[in-house]
Amino acid sequence: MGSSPKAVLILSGKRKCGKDYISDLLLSRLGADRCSILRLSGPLKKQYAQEHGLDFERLLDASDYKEKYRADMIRWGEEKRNKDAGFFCRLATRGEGSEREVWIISDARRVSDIDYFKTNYSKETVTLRVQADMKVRENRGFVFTPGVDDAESECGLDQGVDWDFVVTNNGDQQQLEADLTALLDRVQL
Ligand SMILES: Nc1ncnc2c1ncn2[C@@H]1O[C@H](COP(=O)(O)OP(=O)(O)OP(=O)(O)O)[C@@H](O)[C@H]1O
Repeated sequence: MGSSPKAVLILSGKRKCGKDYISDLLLSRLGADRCSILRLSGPLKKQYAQEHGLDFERLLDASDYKEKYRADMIRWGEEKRNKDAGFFCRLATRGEGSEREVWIISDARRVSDIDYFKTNYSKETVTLRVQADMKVRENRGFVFTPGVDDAESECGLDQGVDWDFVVTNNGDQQQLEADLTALLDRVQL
């Protein structure tokens, strides 16, 4: 698998801002026959499980099993990325769903993720930052967790990226729909 997409939509934003929610809206507008949501975090766990002889399914759920390996998995991921910044982006875009013509990357976390797509798919890439107020995020279940919410993986894109679109997702559905229409108008299909 793995192909030449016509558009790559990259989403980023703080926890519980609505990245998955908006990815699903975009997917239903574009149609699942030609669009897929690709997650960069999936291949990391899969590859880690493969290389360490672990149970991939158990690494995905919120179990003690996952907690046991979390720190080592983060360390291992950093090591891979330091050697090859595009390692996980490449895995994600060669797996299931990569044959479709629009990719929604729903969990960009680092400048190196954005750089990878801008370098390899410069014409196709459109970046989207999702914003929501802290109160709204808290109502959606966000609780600040030290070691997670102040780590690079959650803060790496807070500054320094020139986003193509910034969408506010505080619950105004009409505004959100209008913003997504503007985004999709920009996508050349
Ligand atoms: N505009 C919206 N209207 C109604 N519900 C929403 C909206 N945006 C997000 N939600 C809901 O808020 C919750 C959190 O949203 P979502 O999972 O998309 O956030 P996220 O940014 O992907 O979070 P995480 O970073 O933790 O994966 C979900 O239950 C989602 O359905």
